Amino acid sequence: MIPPCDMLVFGGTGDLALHKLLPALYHLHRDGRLPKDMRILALARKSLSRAAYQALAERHCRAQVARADFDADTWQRFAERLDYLAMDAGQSADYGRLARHLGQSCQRGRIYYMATAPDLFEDIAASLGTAGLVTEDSRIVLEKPIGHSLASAQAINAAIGAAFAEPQIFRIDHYLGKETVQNLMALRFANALFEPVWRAGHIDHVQISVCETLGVENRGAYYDRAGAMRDMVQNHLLQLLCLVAMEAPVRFDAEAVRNEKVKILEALKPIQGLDVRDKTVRGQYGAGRIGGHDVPAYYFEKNVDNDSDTETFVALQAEIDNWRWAGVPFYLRTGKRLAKKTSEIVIQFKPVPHHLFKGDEANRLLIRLQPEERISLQLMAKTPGKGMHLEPVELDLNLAQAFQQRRWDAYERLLLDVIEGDSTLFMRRDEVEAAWQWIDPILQGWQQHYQSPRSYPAGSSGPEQAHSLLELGGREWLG
Ligand SMILES: NC(=O)C1=CN([C@@H]2O[C@H](COP(=O)(O)OP(=O)(O)OC[C@H]3O[C@@H](n4cnc5c(N)ncnc54)[C@H](OP(=O)(O)O)[C@@H]3O)[C@@H](O)[C@H]2O)C=CC1
Ligand SMILES: O=C1O[C@H](COP(=O)(O)O)[C@@H](O)[C@H](O)[C@H]1O
Repeated sequence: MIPPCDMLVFGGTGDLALHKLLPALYHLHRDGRLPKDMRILALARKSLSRAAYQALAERHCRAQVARADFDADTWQRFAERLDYLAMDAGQSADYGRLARHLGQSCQRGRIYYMATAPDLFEDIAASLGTAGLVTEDSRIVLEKPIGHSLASAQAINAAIGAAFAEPQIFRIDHYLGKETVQNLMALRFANALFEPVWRAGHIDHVQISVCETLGVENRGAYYDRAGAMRDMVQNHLLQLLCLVAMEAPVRFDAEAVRNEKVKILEALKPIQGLDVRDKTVRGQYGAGRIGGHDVPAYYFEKNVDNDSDTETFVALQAEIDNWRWAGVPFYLRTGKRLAKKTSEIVIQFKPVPHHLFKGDEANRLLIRLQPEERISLQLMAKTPGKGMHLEPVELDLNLAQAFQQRRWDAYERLLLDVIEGDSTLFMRRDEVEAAWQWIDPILQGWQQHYQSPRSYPAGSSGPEQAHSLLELGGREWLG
């Protein structure tokens, strides 16, 4: 039985709240997983009545939720949970009004979801504390990226830590809520098969790619200050790298899992100074075509500076200085406006030590997160008939087919974890800071030695230099 609680969404009219959080909460409500009388209070500066907010939420949920899952009765009951209060979260004076609005529910557990820009996080936490709105039963959820550098992340973490204890803080990275990402842990730690070969002696290299066809949409103002490194690499891609590389935790609980992830982040070999020219590639999309439509160059997107040198693409070669991974390159790649949307991890094994057959290829394990959830192992097999002709075949596990039930969106899983108080799939303070510790020198190196991103046409596979990064080691991007 989950104790009663309410959720307050700072930034309740924003893109994240309307496109991700509300549809996820609707699904949880529909499945009967929300605490019975949980209220959801959206907060933003815009003046809106409760009814107007409910209508706004309905419009977005209808668009996001599959038609078969949306029905008027369920919506009506969900909408009764929704409330709205206009306030400026940066003004401490507004928190008295918030406390009065909450009234009796001040006695209940509360989840504060920070769906605003990170520069408001410190003020919000301090004002909640001063207004007496933080109790033992309170939790706070922070969206990524936390800060824009190590120093700013430390300042945010310190300010949040002054009002909330670490177990009350949930730093969300929605990639950790994706089913296949969790399946990566199941694959590694529930199957004895892989452990003996999951190391430098048997693995040639690892590739982690998150490629998007979308541009910056209506998030130009945020994105132009962040760029792909802060938006994607510092969090999602490094989290995936941690899950591939970490040692088996002693238990599947928050502390044990996060202890192992931190060790990996701390073992990342620094990339600094002129290294950035050999080990990283920054790109920015120019005009091009995606899905049969012309799309503009990044610097013509709404709210983006016309002279912007913000990167919309990053490729880099990381190395982990520890016993298991010494000498194994981890190639990371992410970008917007690329030819196709795919998120995947490829583990490329080394070739057999002695070649008996012509044309044999090394084994490869593919873990695909998007568009379909799939794990597939490429093995060599003999083609039927005379002679020993080999071809790669796939041992394929299509997770959607294997488990024929509705796939949960990452935010559903993670919001439920917050409600239930399970922080295993959330980032701890030291994890976030260790990630920035590695990212900061790259950003500084870029400022000094790599100011201008390489241009790539929208709809392509990114800048040429991203291919050269692998070709130098006799490799290529797979997929
Ligand atoms: N959008 C996405 O897909 C993702 C977003 N994130 C993160 O989530 C956070 C929110 O992003 P996103 O939804 O895209 O941003 P938006 O710009 O779309 O939304 C920002 C929200 O904050 C509100 N807001 C801004 N200033 C204040 C203020 N002073 N007081 C109260 N409310 C305020 C805005 O409403 P108003 O102007 O009316 O006050 C709006 O509701 C960011 O930290 C982002 O990095 C993370 C992953 C994905
Ligand atoms: O956090 C973010 O993630 C999305 C990509 O998420 P996905 O689940 O669709 O792969 C990205 O578009 C956005 O820029 C970033 O802030």
